[in-house]
Amino acid sequence: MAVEKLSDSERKNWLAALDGWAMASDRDAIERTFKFADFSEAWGFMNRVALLAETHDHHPEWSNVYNTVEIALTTHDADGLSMRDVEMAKAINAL
Ligand SMILES: C[C@H](O)[C@H](O)[C@H]1CNC2=NC(N)=NC(=O)C2=N1
Repeated sequence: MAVEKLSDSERKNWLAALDGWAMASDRDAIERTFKFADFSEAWGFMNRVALLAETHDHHPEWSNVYNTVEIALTTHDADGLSMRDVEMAKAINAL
């Protein structure tokens, strides 16, 4: 379903309020890296994010190496950053 991309001022304001998230250097997405004590904790976090993604119907692009989880949020239906990414980033931060 089509959804609006965030305007320049919207993304600037929202990003300032999203602890730890930054614009990707190479595309219209926000990124954050999460570090955990070990793989088990990283995987536990990924499980919780996966459940969030399903309830939000908004899915991360991510990678995991041992205790590190890198997440990129962008809206495929908007071909860029939308409010859905902001809501998802807020929900992830609240875990
Ligand atoms: C049909 C389904 O609702 C859509 O494909 C949803 C699923 N998850 C999604 N996730 C992300 N990141 N962007 C989308 O546009 C998107 N669209």
